[in-house]
Amino acid sequence: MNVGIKTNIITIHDELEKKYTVVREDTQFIHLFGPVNFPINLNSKRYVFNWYVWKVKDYSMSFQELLKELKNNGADQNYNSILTYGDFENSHNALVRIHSCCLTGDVFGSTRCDCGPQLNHSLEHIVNSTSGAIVYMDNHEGRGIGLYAKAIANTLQELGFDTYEANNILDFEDDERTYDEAISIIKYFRAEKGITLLSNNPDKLRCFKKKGIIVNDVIPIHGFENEDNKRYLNSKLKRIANHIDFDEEKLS
Ligand SMILES: Nc1nc2c(ncn2[C@@H]2O[C@H](COP(=O)(O)OP(=O)(O)OP(=O)(O)O)[C@@H](O)[C@H]2O)c(=O)[nH]1
Repeated sequence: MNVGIKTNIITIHDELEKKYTVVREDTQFIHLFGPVNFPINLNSKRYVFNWYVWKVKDYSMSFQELLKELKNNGADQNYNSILTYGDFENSHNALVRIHSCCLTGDVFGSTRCDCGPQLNHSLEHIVNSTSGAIVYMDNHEGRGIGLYAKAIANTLQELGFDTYEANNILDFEDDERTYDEAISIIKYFRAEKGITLLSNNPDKLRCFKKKGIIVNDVIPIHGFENEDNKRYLNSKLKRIANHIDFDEEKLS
């Protein structure tokens, strides 16, 4: 990529580099690029978000080095995104959805899960509020088992196993996701300011609290139940009920 072209005094490279930030987090480095102006169409209305893309690495690098790395293997990597709305950095409260990548549900509209409608509802909540963000975790696909393994797990479900059993048969944990990266990015934008979490998942709430972020409220985000996702939703509810009392967690 030739980004060294001169436009008067400032080079295009300099302009791009201004949007590149490396944030140190203990022994790790968040390589963040943005904001990118990001208009979306939601229910036939146009809303403008800011899109940032980021990757956590255990080393720092210059923008020039990053460009080289992207050219060599950028397409084979996972990169997470945060879409912010309103004055996300400064608002008193902000709605936050950590959304785990689901190619099949979010993009293809699969009815085997409720991921696509959950993403949509979260966007609706955010644009109806003053500020918020979707943290889209690309490396969470299939609750962290990846797309290929998810296809195999889906096939096991056809044979009668539930989503968690299918993961276990493939030697994965019930849920392989961690939320540290997602929470670090929220912390970068909002420091210690409180948020309202859009989720039904007590693990997410627990992780926010552990990282010292005040959760002012939790709004459950539901998709819809149908013949295809009934078992998926039921096993999810059962697991949540077995692991923790969400309401108690909310109040503590
Ligand atoms: N392993 C596996 N993952 C799936 C399956 N169907 C959807 N997923 C993934 O499940 C993830 C979403 O997790 P959920 O448990 O539905 O929801 P959650 O994020 O924990 O909780 P909420 O915040 O309430 O949405 C996405 O990464 C999907 O790709 C499946 O059949 N097997």
